[in-house]
Amino acid sequence: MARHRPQPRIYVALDAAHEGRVRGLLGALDPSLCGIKIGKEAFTALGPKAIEWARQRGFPVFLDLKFHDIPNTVAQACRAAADLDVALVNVHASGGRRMLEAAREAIGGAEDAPALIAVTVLTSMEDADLAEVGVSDGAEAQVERLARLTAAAGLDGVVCSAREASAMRALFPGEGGLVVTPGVRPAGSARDDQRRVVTPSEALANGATSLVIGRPITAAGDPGRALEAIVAEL
Ligand SMILES: O=c1ccn([C@@H]2O[C@H](COP(=O)(O)O)[C@@H](O)[C@H]2O)c(=O)[nH]1
Repeated sequence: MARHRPQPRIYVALDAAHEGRVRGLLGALDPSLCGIKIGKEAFTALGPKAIEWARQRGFPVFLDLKFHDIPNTVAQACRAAADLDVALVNVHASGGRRMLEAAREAIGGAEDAPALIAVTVLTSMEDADLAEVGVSDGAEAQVERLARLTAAAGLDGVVCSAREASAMRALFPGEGGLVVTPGVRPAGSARDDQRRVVTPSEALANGATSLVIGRPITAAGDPGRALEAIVAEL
């Protein structure tokens, strides 16, 4: 683990490809309640401008590009991401130890450096999906295996389902340790393509340090209200 920027309790996943939609959502959300996650859809369509718009409104930004490539390529991508002045960057733990170490070295450990975390098993995957790609002992075991590798490489934490969060907090303890959990669904909301889902309050109770929530907020008639309702539940 290294020194890094503080993290918000909620990152809203701003998955959109059009400037008007992105700016509209940014305007509807309260920066005192959340950070913004810019992922593949918004970044591919709009580039670093999307990060800049969020930062101008006062949101900490999680650049969720899940780098997964040879060590040199991932290190250079991490350097470029750090230059965008974001709070959080991620890679895929399945890229292996040397790739994780290269990412760690590239990001460094300055106080204003982004935190660096690794995706273990996507929250859209359940045990049957993992079996199809050759992982026969289930999500929990695979998350644990990849998280240990991530910790050994000195990263600040992991992305996983909040179902696995308490075991992850033991590997990434204290203020600096990060357990970032997508697949969060308020009771009664649609699961969509997610599989290992948990409610917001259960996620925090299990030890998640930041929740990633997209469609339950962004697809609501009033995204600002939907965010406030989730915060009130916590
Ligand atoms: O394991 C993972 C890693 C990343 N994500 C991302 O989080 C959001 C979730 O959006 P919802 O609309 O709340 O489902 C999305 O941007 C994913 O790319 C994830 O879901 N699971």
